Amino acid sequence: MAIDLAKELNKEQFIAASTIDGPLLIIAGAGSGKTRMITFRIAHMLEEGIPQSSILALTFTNKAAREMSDRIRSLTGKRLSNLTVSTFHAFGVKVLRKSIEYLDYKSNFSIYDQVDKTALIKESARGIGMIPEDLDTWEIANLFSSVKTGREKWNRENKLYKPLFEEYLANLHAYNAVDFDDLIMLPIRLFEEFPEVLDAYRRRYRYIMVDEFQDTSLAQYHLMKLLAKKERNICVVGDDDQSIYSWRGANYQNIVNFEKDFPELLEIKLEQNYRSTGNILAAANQVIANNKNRKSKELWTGLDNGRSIEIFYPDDDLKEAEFIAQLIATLSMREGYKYHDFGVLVRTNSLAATIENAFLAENIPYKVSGGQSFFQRKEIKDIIAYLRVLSNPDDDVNFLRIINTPRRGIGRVSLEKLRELADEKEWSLYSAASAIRYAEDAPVSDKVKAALGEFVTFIEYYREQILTGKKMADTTRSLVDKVDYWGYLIMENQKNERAARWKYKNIGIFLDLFERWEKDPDNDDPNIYNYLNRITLITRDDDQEENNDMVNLMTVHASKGLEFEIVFLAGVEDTIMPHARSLEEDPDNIEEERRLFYVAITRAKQKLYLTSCKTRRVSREVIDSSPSRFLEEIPDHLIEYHQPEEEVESGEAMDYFEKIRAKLGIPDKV
Ligand SMILES: Nc1ncnc2c1ncn2[C@@H]1O[C@H](COP(=O)(O)OP(=O)(O)OP(=O)(O)O)[C@@H](O)[C@H]1O
Ligand SMILES: [Mg+2]
Repeated sequence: MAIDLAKELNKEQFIAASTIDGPLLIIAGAGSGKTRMITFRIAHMLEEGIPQSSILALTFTNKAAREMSDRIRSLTGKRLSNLTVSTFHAFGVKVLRKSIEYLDYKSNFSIYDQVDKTALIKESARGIGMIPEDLDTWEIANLFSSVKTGREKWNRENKLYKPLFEEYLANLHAYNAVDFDDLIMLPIRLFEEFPEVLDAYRRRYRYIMVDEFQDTSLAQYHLMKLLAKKERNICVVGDDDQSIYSWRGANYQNIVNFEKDFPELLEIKLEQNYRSTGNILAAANQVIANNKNRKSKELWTGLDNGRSIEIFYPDDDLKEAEFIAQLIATLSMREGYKYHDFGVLVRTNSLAATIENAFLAENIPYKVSGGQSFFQRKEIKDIIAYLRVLSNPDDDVNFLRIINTPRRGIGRVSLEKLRELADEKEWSLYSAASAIRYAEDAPVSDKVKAALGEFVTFIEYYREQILTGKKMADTTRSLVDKVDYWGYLIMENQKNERAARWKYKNIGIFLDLFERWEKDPDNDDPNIYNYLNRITLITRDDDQEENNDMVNLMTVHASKGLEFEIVFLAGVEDTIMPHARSLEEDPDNIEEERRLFYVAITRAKQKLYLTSCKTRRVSREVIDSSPSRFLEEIPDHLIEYHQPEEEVESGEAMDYFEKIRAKLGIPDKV
């Protein structure tokens, strides 16, 4: 069925979606249909006969990428086996899987996440005689990332870590592993050093689109530009007012760069907001106008003014959480809202716990984005580490993770001996273990030698099984059994069987997911490498069940691009939002905090509730809290206040908060 672009889109959106050649820049405010326009644009291109394989669409999260593909699939009714809609990182993996051999890696490379990375930093520190326990490896991991992506240079303060960095790089390469930064930086290197490779990719991806362009890092921009420079069919969409990742190198400077690099571009403005009612939009417009550093733009909406924005001042964070939970319960009962119509947003993860508690107390189903990912749990990472070693035995970090998990009686000293042998011969630990098996003069005791031998035989056996790509989940199930992971869990949890059972159940869930992926008819190439890539890039937002009727509790950062009928923003207090950090440092930071506030309020379609506590517990202490300065930037006439003064004026003993509850018809808690 043909898509009627002119009917589905407004005039500006239509121009943007139907102009498929040449560079296009669309900087437009929240809810103006940028993401929707891109999906229509791609569907339209496919209808015009452009092959799927020529299109590359890059977005910010896996979730957004998935939603976009689903949308295009339903618009076109086509199976999308050759269309690339992904995050920058997933795209990097795709390129590297195919072409990393040019850069002297093997194509079965491992991808290290932050946890693996810190483990490798420790390992590298040991290697050059630094004491790992003295290092803040998390901090150092961030420094390495900044250096790698060119955000930071070696200077007098940080150069202390330069030898460690070099050791880290050497190890990473020796283990045939890459870190997240490499997923962007190595494709750049590949393209710059091998023009013929770049040429091939340019011929393939002739049409490129980038959503959330304002949060593209300098390195990502560079990669994108390399690909687009020749054909120049590149469409970027974003909103400078929603740039909220400058701390990790995202830089809306890129908008300026884009204008410089593609001077012939067509710029299109989208000014109609389809998401929010008039009052919410007016508040958003007013607030963001206080930022100096921005392209000026004003959104309008065809929708009614809608209801006022309500601000509440609960006594403390417990009351705040209780209030949110009870109001959600009431609204869903009386006004027919579904749980998934509610978005509850917080500035930092630490604020979510109290609210979760209140949801539990009220029996409100909810899901949290921004917590620990299922795939980051220790028990899951252990099993993944086995899969990684099976697919890439040179991966020393994962070798070390599993060599004694479960216990095999191979101690620190034996591992050091193994390390020495490996270093001397320039082998991986696994190769060293494998050689020791038959060695006459093994540097370890006979007992350890036997244990290592058994381990290597075990890995060899399962490696063969898993590489066939048949029944991989079954193979993994048998592996879990064989190493007696259950026995290990019981031991590790000090005979707390409940905890052990819970973890074991997680592994069951993991295996079921694996099997489902393996058997998915849409899955063209179910092999272990593809599986590992996929789960390494999964972030906490992706592994939750979709389409369930649950309240969405998340950080403002995680809410980017989403929308909800009703939004609660909790903790709208100075030192939380704006964050304390931003109040001291560079004045630009307050603008970033304001953008964050803008992102939060523009998620709301019909109704916005803001809460600001009078006191708040911060690590067991109760501190006074004051309302966020941003609240004053919302014009009074848009707001219905539930002022703390009310209780004083009325002269009644009843807490103002109780009155609000009475007014809303929320029953007292028994
Ligand atoms: N022309 C249109 N007709 C009807 N609805 C539209 C139109 N354009 C956008 N919408 C609706 O407006 C809402 C916002 O659209 P979308 O999420 O694409 O905006 P956005 O600009 O990407 O927002 P954000 O900046 O928050 O990412 C969606 O519910 C979308 O379906
Ligand atoms: Mg969007």
